[in-house]
Parts: sequence; structure tokens; C-alpha cells
Amino acid sequence: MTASIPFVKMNGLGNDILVVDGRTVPTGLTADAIRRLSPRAGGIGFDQVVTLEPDPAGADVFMRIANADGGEVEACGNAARCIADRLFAETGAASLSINTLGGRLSARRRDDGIVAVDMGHARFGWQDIPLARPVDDTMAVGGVAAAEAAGLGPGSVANVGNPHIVYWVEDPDAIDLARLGPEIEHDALFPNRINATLAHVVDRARIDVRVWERGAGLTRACGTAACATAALAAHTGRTGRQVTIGLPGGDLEIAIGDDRSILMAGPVATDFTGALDPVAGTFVFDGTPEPAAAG
Ligand SMILES: N[C@@H](CCC[C@H](N)C(=O)O)C(=O)O
Repeated sequence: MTASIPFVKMNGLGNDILVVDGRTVPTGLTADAIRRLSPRAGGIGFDQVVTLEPDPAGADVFMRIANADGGEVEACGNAARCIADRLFAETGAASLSINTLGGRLSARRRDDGIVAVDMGHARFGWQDIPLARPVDDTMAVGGVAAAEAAGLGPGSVANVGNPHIVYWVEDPDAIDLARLGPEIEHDALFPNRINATLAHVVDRARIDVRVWERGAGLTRACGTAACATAALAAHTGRTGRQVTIGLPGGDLEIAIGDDRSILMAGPVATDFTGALDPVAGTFVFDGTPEPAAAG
């Protein structure tokens, strides 16, 4: 029996994030335990778990990220806002740096209370994503069998710390992303798998999206997908550089710089707290309200 560790369950626009603190003592959270804890039925219910750690490179904190399937990944936009919000409350600071496997981010609380995160730069090279083979134009990538069979046009790819493909469609709700998502995620073109977005450009300042997340499935919001979509839309001239990305869970504001830098802003919330066994994957809630039903 391992010692239990406290957790805080948060969300960014309904993207469910579990936060554990390994800054003083390593949490020992295993991938098996994450898989047991992540389901909404019978578990805590989250899309990603983030572990706060000291950063050897000197940022205020290192954010280690794992998907619901237990796999470690490089970036999570909603988690970045969640932990910034938490650390601002803890320290009273109004800005901080966050290191991740996908690069160093910086966060600040705006005057209106919203957390804004500088998410780094979008990269569009086929090796950056990475793709399994060179393509002439990463803004129009074909050859993904499931997407082609479903009648989607070519997708645009970007790495914003993690890999994304965006398909430009008229009506994201008319496409069965629950069925297509896993097939796109696991297509041989994507050696590290991929996050897949269906994006409808409403006008030059708004895009509505639905996202299938690598390692987590359909989510109510994905911050990095919003960043990738905005960067790709600006790069291909579909929109301007300042856009609102509409997700099932709500809106994110994204601003793209001339150098492809990405600034993301949006709300976060704290849901409940508890304690978990980092090896057995068992847990107890110690706060109210109880977790919400699956959304
Ligand atoms: N929900 C996240 C993205 C989490 C990681 C992603 N599923 C991946 O595997 O790259 C976000 O808000 O960005």
C-alpha cells in the first residue's frame, strides 16, 4: 500500500485536468494508475493529468503531462492555464514561466482575471510534426485513408509543442469524429500519432471546431488544437491573426504573431479535491461538489 497524495481536479472549458504536486516529493504516479483513474465512470474523470515538478532549467515549474491513456505528451494548453491559475493563487504572482517537454511557456493573469499563455511558436515542416514521409505542402496533406474515405479534403498540419492535423469542413457536427478520430490518430503517416480537428471557418475572426485528442478521445476543449487551428488559418489566409476558436466547451481567444508566436487566453475552473494512491489507482474525494457526470 503506497501513501496517498492529494489531487485537485480542474477544467479548462470542460477539458478535464487532474493536477498533482511533485515539487517537493515525487508523486510516483504510474501509467497504470492513470488509466484506472481517468474514466468518468468509476474513476475521477479526466482527459489529462499534470504533475508539477521542479524545473532543472530554471522555469518556475515543470509541467509533466499525461493523457488519459497513460501516455506522456509534450503540451496541453488548457492544463497550462489551469496550473498558472493555481500557482498565481498560491504565490500571489501575476506572471510565471512553465517548462514542458514541448518547450517553455509563459503565463500571466490579465486585468480581467483571465489567464493568458504564450504558447511558443507554430512549426509547419513535415519533419516538425513529424510525418512519416516528406510532403510537398503541409497545408494540404492527403493520403490519410480514413479522412479520404469520409470525403474530407486534405488537412493542414502543425506542431505547437504537440502534433495536430486540421481538416477544413463546412459542418464539424455532421462528421462522425468519434469513429474517424481513432483512425486518423493512428494512421501510419503519423509516427507519433496525432490530434485531429474538424474546423469550420465562420468568418475572418471566428472558427468553430471539434477535436479528437490523441490518447484522450473526444474532448470538450483542446487548447493546443485551438492554437494550431488559429496558426494554420492565419498562415493559409483563411482568417486574420486574432481569432476566437469556438469549442464544444466554450471560446478561446488566440492571437498569432508575425513570427508564428501564439498567445492563448481563456477561462479555467476548479471542480473538487481528493487524494489518490499513485500506484493502485484508487482515490477518495474530500471536497464538494462531487464530480460531474460525463459531458
Ligand atoms: N487537452 C490538451 C492537449 C493534451 C495533449 C494531447 N491530447 C496530445 O496527445 O498531444 C490541450 O488543451 O491542449
